[in-house]
Amino acid sequence: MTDRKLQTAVQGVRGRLEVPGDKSISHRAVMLGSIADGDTYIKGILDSDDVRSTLGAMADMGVESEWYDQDVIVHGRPLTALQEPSHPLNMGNSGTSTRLLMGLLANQPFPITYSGDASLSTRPLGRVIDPLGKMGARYVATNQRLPATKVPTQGLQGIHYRLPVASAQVKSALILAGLQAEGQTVITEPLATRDHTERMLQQFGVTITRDGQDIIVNPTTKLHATTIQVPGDISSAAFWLIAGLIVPNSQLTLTKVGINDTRIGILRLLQRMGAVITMANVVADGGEPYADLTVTTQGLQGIHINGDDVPTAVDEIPLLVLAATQALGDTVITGAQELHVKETDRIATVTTQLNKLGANIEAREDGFVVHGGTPLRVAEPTVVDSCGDHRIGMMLAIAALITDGEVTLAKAEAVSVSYPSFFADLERVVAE
Ligand SMILES: O=C(O)C1=C[C@@H](OP(=O)(O)O)[C@@H](O)[C@H](O)C1
Ligand SMILES: C=C(OP(=O)(O)O)C(=O)O
Repeated sequence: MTDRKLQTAVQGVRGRLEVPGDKSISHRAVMLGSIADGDTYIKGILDSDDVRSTLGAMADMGVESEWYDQDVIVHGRPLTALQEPSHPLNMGNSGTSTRLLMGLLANQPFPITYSGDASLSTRPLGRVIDPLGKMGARYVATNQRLPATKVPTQGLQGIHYRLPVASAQVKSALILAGLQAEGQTVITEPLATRDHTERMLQQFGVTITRDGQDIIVNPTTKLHATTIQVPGDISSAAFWLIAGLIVPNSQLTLTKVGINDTRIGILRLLQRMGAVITMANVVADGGEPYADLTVTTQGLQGIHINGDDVPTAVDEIPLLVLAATQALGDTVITGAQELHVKETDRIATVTTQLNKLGANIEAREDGFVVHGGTPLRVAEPTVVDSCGDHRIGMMLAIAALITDGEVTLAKAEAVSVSYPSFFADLERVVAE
């Protein structure tokens, strides 16, 4: 467990950063490359604990891959040629690895056990176990939590399923199982969630169609190996966007950041708060679109955020709460109950940890009331805690930049789940 003294009351954040590759896209590239008919080149893959969990699980089933600097080559093999793992697949801290693999591997003829760390072992799996069960897959899991074991069954059948929660992980698990099922699978999303699985399947030669809120999957397991260019992770860029907005005298450019419409809710919400973030050098050439984003210090105003706004900004809500502490007026966030079941209960951890720095946030069952215009300061040296949640740790490090006083972050190592070079990048942009 690493305690880290945070930089506080800094004079500005300035410069250019190329944030690491997108975590969601990196997981999917490893999974789809693993079952494609040749070598898949994953350029700019995120090298982090979570992506290593996915790579490790595929290696445990016989898929070989090699690192070349920031790229990985995955030597694909047919789904039918995966080997029975000799031990439980270790999912570490990664919800995405767990839920997507439970769909991808739902039709394997051997048992597979999944395990994870203490945080992941509290997160709900019923959302994938139930619909996969309707397709004919059987998972044994006490209380629908890890550890979970897939028991071999006789094939999968397509289903029509309406997602009870807007979740890209559940949608993706069902798409990946649907590819191996008999008959069509139709998944209805209550609200659009990130569509990286659908887009990437297209790059591997498989077409998934969308009709309104329905996603239609026709069975095929023929994936053609390809090259995937992973853009920068907007969820990582978001830390710098918020820093650039709230730290006085700042100007930051984040290069080659993914701007998929289903991920840029943070940009739309910041715009509603009055921020102007400029976009340049847009590339949209068939894969995932990306662009350079520039931000400068700006005044913000409080807004109302409701459930419709949440899915495309779900991992950025902790940062929006921080931004809202500095806005004019109150910000009310509703419909964000999914935050209870992330790496921590993020409604609780955001509220307790930011309030230690002088924020005035009320936790609500499905969100927050954030009272704006609250200068952050501590009267005595204060320890804030990531609680083992990477996004909470990084958000607190950004909050410290505008805090008067001495602040230490407990369990700072959590950042390596999605952004191992976060503190190195922080040092690069803090003005001397
Ligand atoms: O599909 C994905 O890659 C993800 C989906 C989201 O989770 P849910 O599907 O649980 O909303 C998000 O919070 C997570 O960080 C990554
Ligand atoms: C919720 C997250 O990831 P996962 O669900 O993959 O653990 C996240 O990265 O914020």
